[in-house]
Amino acid sequence: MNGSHGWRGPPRYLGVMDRDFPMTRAAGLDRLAGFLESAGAHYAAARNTDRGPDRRPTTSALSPYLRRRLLTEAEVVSAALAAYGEEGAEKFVSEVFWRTYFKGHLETHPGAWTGTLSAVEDERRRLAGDPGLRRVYEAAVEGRTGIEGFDDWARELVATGWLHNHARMWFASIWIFTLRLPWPLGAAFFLRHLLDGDPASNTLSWRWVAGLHTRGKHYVARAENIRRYTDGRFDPSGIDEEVDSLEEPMPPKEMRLVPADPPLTGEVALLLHLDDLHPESLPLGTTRVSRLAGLVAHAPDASDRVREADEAAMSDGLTRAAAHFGCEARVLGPDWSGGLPIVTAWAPVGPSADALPEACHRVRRAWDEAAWPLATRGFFKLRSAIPRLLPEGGWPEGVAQPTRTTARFT
Ligand SMILES: Cc1cc2nc3c(=O)[nH]c(=O)nc-3n(C[C@H](O)[C@H](O)[C@H](O)COP(=O)(O)OP(=O)(O)OC[C@H]3O[C@@H](n4cnc5c(N)ncnc54)[C@H](O)[C@@H]3O)c2cc1C
Repeated sequence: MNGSHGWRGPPRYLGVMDRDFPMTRAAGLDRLAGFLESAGAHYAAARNTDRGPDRRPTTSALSPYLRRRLLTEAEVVSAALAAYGEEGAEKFVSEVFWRTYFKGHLETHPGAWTGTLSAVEDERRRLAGDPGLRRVYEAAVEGRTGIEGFDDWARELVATGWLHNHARMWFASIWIFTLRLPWPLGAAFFLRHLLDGDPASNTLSWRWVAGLHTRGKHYVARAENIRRYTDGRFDPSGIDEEVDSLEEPMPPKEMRLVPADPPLTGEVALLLHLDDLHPESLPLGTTRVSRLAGLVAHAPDASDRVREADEAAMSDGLTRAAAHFGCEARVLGPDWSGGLPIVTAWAPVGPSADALPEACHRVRRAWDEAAWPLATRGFFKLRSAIPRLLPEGGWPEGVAQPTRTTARFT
């Protein structure tokens, strides 16, 4: 138990390798291989436990790589299936599909993102004029509320850029229901610091905790649950456990899923962005890529660590693309495409989609094309379709097997 919750010395976890996320595909493949060799076998039983930042996570910690598609969902799922079979990999696979679900859901409910962005602006104005609220907010983001666990997660997030899923749930719940802070400000705090910060998973998870995603079903953090699933590291008191869901007058409207563009042929210019950095497996049909550039659009108010991660990931994507397509990466300027048609991976709702030039030809991966139409309502519809969506007989078309792990996964 932490008595006073004052500053308790320098964080122990800085420099721990498991919270280092070099933003290259090779580093992602190493992490995938390491996970499947160790924690993967115990994933279903251990995944709810957050052992803290100075021990190996019980989960894969692949999210910064999946977020930018340095690794694709298809290959991560295929690797887990090859290592553990359908039954053994079932829990992990369904978690990866939560990501796909949230992406697809936001595509058809873009107002959940734009509404949150404007709510953040409104709430920041309110903070400026309300010293009481501002005091609680500042204590929360600086980790000095006096609530055990919560304060540690706030500091852990800022110091490492990553939090275990259960810690994210507890943190969001305490933020909303105990501290009574506006949830959009909590979502913005996460998006600023998370190395996997994602418009869909982050916004919709905060909405889910608040009881706005599945209306009336909210997530309540309980002291007993925190004690149990932190291996007794935290024993918080003062958490409000008798709370009702939030409500909103106008839930985000469902929109039609915008279709991808039909395949092109001939010579094209390929524009990479931060939502898809595995150009080697993009469905480019019979096109020939002869020009290449990258568009970096960070999350709103992203921290320096997140910006550096974005730049490093883009640099890795462009280096691989240049080698794969046999053309140099150019600086994104007015003439970079040389008048060729510009092709890009589909950018889901978020900063990349907003920043892409109008005239882009946007191609969508088979994974998203199959899954997103099933993501318009709750997760169940997509979850029940997983067996027929899984790649049959091994690696999906166009996805390279991880070289470091080939022997194990084939
Ligand atoms: C309030 C809140 C905010 C969140 N914000 C983000 C975010 O900005 N970006 C993000 O990628 N995830 C977010 N998540 C989901 C989840 O916490 C992380 O994806 C997960 O903790 C990443 O750790 P991992 O890679 O070890 O996951 P694993 O358990 O190893 O799962 C493998 C992959 O599946 C996906 N995944 C797993 N759980 C979830 C989930 N509940 N929702 C969506 N995808 C999931 C991730 O891509 C993850 O890398 C949030 C959850 C909550 C409760």
